[in-house]
Amino acid sequence: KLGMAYKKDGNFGEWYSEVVVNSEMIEYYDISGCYILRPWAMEIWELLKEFFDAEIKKLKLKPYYFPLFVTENVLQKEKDHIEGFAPEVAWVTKSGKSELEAPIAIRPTSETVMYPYFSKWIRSHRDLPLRCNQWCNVVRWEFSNPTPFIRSREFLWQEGHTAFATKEEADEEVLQILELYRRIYEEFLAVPVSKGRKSEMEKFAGGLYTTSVEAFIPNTGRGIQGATSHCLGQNFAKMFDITFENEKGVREMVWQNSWAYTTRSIGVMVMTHGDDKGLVLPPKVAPIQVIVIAVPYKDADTTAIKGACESTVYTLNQSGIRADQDTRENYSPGWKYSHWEMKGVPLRIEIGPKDLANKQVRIVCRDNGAKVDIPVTNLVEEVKVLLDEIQKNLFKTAQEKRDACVQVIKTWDEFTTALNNKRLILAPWCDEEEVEKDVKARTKGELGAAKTLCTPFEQPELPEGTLCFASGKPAKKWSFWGRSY
Ligand SMILES: O=C1CCCN[C@@H]1CCCn1cnc2cc(F)c(F)cc2c1=O
Ligand SMILES: [Mg+2]
Repeated sequence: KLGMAYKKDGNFGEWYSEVVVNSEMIEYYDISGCYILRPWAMEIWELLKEFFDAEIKKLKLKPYYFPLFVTENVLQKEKDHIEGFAPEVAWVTKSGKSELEAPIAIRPTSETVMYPYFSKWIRSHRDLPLRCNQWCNVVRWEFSNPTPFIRSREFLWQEGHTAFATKEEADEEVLQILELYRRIYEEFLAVPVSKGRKSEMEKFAGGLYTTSVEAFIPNTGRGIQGATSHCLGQNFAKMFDITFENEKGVREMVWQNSWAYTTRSIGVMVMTHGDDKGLVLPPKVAPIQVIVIAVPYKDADTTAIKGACESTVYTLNQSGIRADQDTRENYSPGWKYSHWEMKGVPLRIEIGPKDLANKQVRIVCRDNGAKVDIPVTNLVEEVKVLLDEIQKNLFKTAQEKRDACVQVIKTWDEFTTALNNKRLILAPWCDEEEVEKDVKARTKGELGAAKTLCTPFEQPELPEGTLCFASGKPAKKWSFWGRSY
């Protein structure tokens, strides 16, 4: 089947589901909330992993792999850490026909799996910093509407877990990792994000503070957490007795961080750039950046055209560009154009008899449909320029769209109006948790309540006497508010 049944500005949920399936990223699975990730998705995941792994290696992270399973008593080590999450934990209760003595949980995150061993491995300040990263899957049996990449019961992520002798070192690393997450979104996925700090209510309860990169989906008017980097303080050190003997021989608790990004990042990219012809891939993460398609003519020299396609692909691949060709005889050029547009390939190169005669190729850009004829002699240079332009244009367009959704408000009425207009709200807030809870209560409803998304590090001027939009008390900061995923 060719073409899309749904429009992005129509039924967004149906449009999104159609895009991820028709672009061959996702296959639906017969367990709700679980999805098959096909090569078109996994190759993007692997390109992001390649960048992130290289960067954290520079920060001296070491690769680990911890078990998928965690015992009940270890998982429940600290009540307040996971009590709120208990309904999401998946348990193994039997093997074959026999019941297990005690149920075993499937990891929803790995703090409780790892930290008993951090306690064993860390004795002296010489054992610090400990820097552990693992790439794995986690399971959280969520019940709210499952969405491929965005909210699934199993997802892939990397989770970093580090331990330092001082708070200063931990604080510094939290922000170094957050910057890598910003780069993943802005430089690779071409998705604009805001760096900020979560409120006390929204932060990771087990930690000291949480920072995040927040994205926004204009079509639904919802914010979405892109990635998160927590400073855990010494809370887990206390829980798991992770201490070290410092230079003076005094025993101290370590300072820890934990941070993650997940396959959700792919879904955010799809939602941001996709259009009514399907997926639109930023070149930096496109598994195929250029697809070459022969345009044979009835009496034309098809052998020469095929040869030209071969050499075009070869030349591009030799210069580090991910190029391929669609040589399937049983499909027309027109069918192939639609197919590779659906898959979001940034550039299409058409080669027909005329192009051959003129020693040129016809290049079509996926993002804006522009067509250019390029002499074969400077093909590589032109393709590189076009790919770079597409990457920049996708980010610029997404940033302008996101910025157009931001609404600065000062009163409750303005807040509710902006919320109903699917805006990303920037509001002066007294920073009181009671008020945050009150806003949630007052905005409860079909579409979900409004919440704080983050307090952006970049704070606009807060004039003396500015009042909180919800409580009327003196405002202390500007925060992003909105409905979210
Ligand atoms: O967000 C991160 C970064 C990577 C390591 N973990 C932290 C905090 C995860 C917070 N969280 C999030 N979700 C959870 C779901 C559960 F079922 C559960 F038992 C525990 C949790 C849970 O601790
Ligand atoms: Mg959750």
